[in-house]
Amino acid sequence: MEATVKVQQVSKSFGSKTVLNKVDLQMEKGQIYGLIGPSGAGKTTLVKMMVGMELPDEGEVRVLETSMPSLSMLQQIGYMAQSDALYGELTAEENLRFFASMFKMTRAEQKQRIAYAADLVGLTDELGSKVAVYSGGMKRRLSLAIALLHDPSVLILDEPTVGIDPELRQSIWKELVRLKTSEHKTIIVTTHVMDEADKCDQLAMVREGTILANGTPEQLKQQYDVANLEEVFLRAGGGTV
Ligand SMILES: Nc1ncnc2c1ncn2[C@@H]1O[C@H](COP(=O)(O)OP(=O)(O)OP(=O)(O)O)[C@@H](O)[C@H]1O
Repeated sequence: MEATVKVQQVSKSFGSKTVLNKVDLQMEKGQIYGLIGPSGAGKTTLVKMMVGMELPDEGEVRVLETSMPSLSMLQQIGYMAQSDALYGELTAEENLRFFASMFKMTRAEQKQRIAYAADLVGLTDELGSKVAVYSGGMKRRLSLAIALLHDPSVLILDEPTVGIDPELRQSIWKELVRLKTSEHKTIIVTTHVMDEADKCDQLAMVREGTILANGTPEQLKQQYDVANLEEVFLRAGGGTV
């Protein structure tokens, strides 16, 4: 069987700037993949292609054996973008209901999934407030809840824990680990937080549109002969290797 996500020889330019250059990646079911690398490396462009929001100039991205973009895949993919796409004039619950209505779910499932997602991100008590008065961190949490609503088999999270306090961050990571272990989800996260990168099963280090290295966190540390991922990041990002 094919990998859950397969990126094959993908290249992309914006104007004269090459943002991705012949990228190959494979992601399997039941694992958490981290994309790490300096700002502007091409991580967001890459995950947007997995969601079908950006098109490669060359190469192909396949999700669950389907070439992207594909409308039919939207039910299978949960995407949390870097900037929140929320309706400020609606309450958090209304936002959740609105997004839930775009997916195939019964009323009862909707209710149950909204309760689950709100609880996971610690927003149960604030569901009745308008999103316009939410803090930045609360908006991130609501965006994560929306990504999880339809119980997707592939979760793509672009810097999911920015602006989220350490306690909640820990409980979100605990849930991500449970989702991959018990429910065999494929989870892809971009992150600048190295202790989160350490929790991933596989990492790809992206720089200037290419994959410099990939493997388990341990393999990357060995490859760069350093004690921690912070140093892997600095050495690879700093161009000293
Ligand atoms: N729609 C666009 N038009 C023009 N340039 C773009 C567009 N989207 C991205 N870029 C450029 O592509 C490069 C890669 O951006 P991308 O957002 O993929 O990087 P990133 O690794 O996710 O960075 P960060 O860690 O800061 O989120 C950047 O130079 C960015 O300015």
